[in-house]
Amino acid sequence: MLSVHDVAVTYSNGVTALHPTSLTFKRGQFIVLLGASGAGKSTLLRTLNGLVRPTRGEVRVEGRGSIFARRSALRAHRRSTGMVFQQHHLIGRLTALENVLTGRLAAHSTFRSMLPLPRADRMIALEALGRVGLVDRALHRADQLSGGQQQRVGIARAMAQRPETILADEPVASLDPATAVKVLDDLHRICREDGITAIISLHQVDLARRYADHVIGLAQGRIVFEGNPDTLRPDALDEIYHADQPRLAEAAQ
Ligand SMILES: Nc1ncnc2c1ncn2[C@@H]1O[C@H](COP(=O)(O)OP(=O)(O)OP(=O)(O)O)[C@@H](O)[C@H]1O
Repeated sequence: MLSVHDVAVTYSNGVTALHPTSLTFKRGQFIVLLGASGAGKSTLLRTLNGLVRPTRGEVRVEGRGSIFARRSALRAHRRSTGMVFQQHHLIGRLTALENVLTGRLAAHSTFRSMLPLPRADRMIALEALGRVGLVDRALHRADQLSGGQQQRVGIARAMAQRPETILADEPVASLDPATAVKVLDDLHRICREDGITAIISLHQVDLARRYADHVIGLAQGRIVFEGNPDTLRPDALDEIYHADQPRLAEAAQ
C-alpha cells in the first residue's frame, strides 16, 4: 500500500504545487485524480514515483518504509511502479515489441541490460502486447501505429515491468473519446486482473465516474474531494473546478 504523509511540494521558482497532504492509496484500487489545469495532479504523481522530491513529508510503501530513505529504496520503488504518459514516450524507430521490452530493463543490472535480453523477457513482453490486443503489431515500428495503439504499447511496456502500482498522467488526453474508452478499458481490466493499484489523472469527469473505485479532487494544490465516484455531485465538482473563481474575481477588481 502506497501512502503520502504530510507531503508538500514547493518548486524552486517558489510555486507551491502541493500543500501538506496525507493520502493512502488502497491496494488494487483504480484511483482517479481530478482537477483543473495546474491543480497539482502531475506533481502528486511525480512525487509518488520519486521524480519530484517533496519539500516536506514522506512517501511510504507498506513494509518498505520511505521511498527516499536510501537510493536502493527509491530504485526498488521505481522497479515496482509502472508509468504511463500522455505522449506515451515511445521510441518511434523501434518496434512495438522493442519498446515493450524496455519495460524489462529495470529487472536487470545495468551491465546485463546492455546485452540482448533473455528469451523469458521477450515472452513477458509479447504476453503484455497480447493483453492489449497488439500481438499482430509486435514487429511494426511504433511511429507507424495509431495514437490509441501507441498508448496501448505504453500500457504494455508498463505491464511488462510486472508492477505493483501504475501511475498514469492523463493517459487519454490526446485521444478521441471512443479510443480513450478502449484504452481505459484495457488499462482498467489488466489492473483488475493483476491486482495492480492504479493512480491516474484524467480531465474527463464521465470517465472518472465510469472507471474509478475512488476519486481524489485537487484544486490549487489541495485535496478538496475524496470519495466514491457516486458522491461526485455538482457541489463537489464546483469545489474541484471552480475553487479558483473567487481569486479570479478578486484579481479582476
Ligand atoms: N517543474 C516545475 N517547476 C516549477 N513549477 C512547476 C513545475 N511543474 C509544475 N509547476 C507548477 O506547479 C503547479 C501545479 O502543476 P501540475 O503540473 O502539478 O498541475 P496539473 O494539475 O498536473 O496540471 P495539468 O492538468 O495542466 O497538467 C502549476 O502552477 C505549475 O505551473
